Amino acid sequence: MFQPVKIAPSILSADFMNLQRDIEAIQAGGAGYVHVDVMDGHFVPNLTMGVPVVKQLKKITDMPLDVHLMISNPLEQLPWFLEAGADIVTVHAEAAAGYQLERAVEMIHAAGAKAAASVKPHTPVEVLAPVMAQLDMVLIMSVEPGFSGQSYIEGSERKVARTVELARAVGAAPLIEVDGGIGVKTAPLVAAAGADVLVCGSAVCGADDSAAAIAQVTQAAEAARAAALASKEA
Ligand SMILES: O=C(CO)[C@@H](O)[C@H](O)COP(=O)(O)O
Ligand SMILES: [Fe+2]
Repeated sequence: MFQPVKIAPSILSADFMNLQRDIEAIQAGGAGYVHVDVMDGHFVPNLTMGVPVVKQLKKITDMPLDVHLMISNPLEQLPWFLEAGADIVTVHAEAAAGYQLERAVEMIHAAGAKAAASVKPHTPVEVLAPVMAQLDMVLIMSVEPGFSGQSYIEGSERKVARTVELARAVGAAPLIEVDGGIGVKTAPLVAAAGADVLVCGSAVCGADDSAAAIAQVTQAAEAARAAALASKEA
């Protein structure tokens, strides 16, 4: 359950005119992944980036690309993102119902990438039960997907804890990623509940010094995680 917490800065909050500079800064600051928010203007109201950006990112960084697909009909576009070099691909349960989610996981694994599934704040994590044992990562949304800079939805940490239980019940231990409104104040809540990967948009890529922000969030998360572990052992 408790592995070292990693930060996945979301480039949605980066300076797109200086993307390479911003990516070098987060890499130097110790980021674990580059979080790429793909939005299609249909599954979510916002329209962001797609396959060409993933292809270019692959050329400028060796950090794993954590591609968060907020798109309708993900099965159609999955092969393109995999071909472009996505290392971890997250598909939303709300966009890939039933067998489609299983198929997505198979396609991602067949391409040699890591498979993740996500649920929006109002979707119970239990919908992921049929694929839980196959998942490399579960992404818990702590805001409604669509925009960076929103406030963390209170109580999302309970869903993180529930995900840990659900995974354990089937003998699985996927990484648990949390996305939305994560910064120094909220990172401790989700880290104590079992989160392994924290997506930070405005708190890191939107900060003047992204490396310092990564260090602060990591420190806050690790301290909370250590305290949670100690209280369990006591
Ligand atoms: O997927 C999303 C939003 O839909 C996120 O990855 C945000 O882009 C994170 O931004 P902050 O909430 O951390 O500012
Ligand atoms: Fe995201």
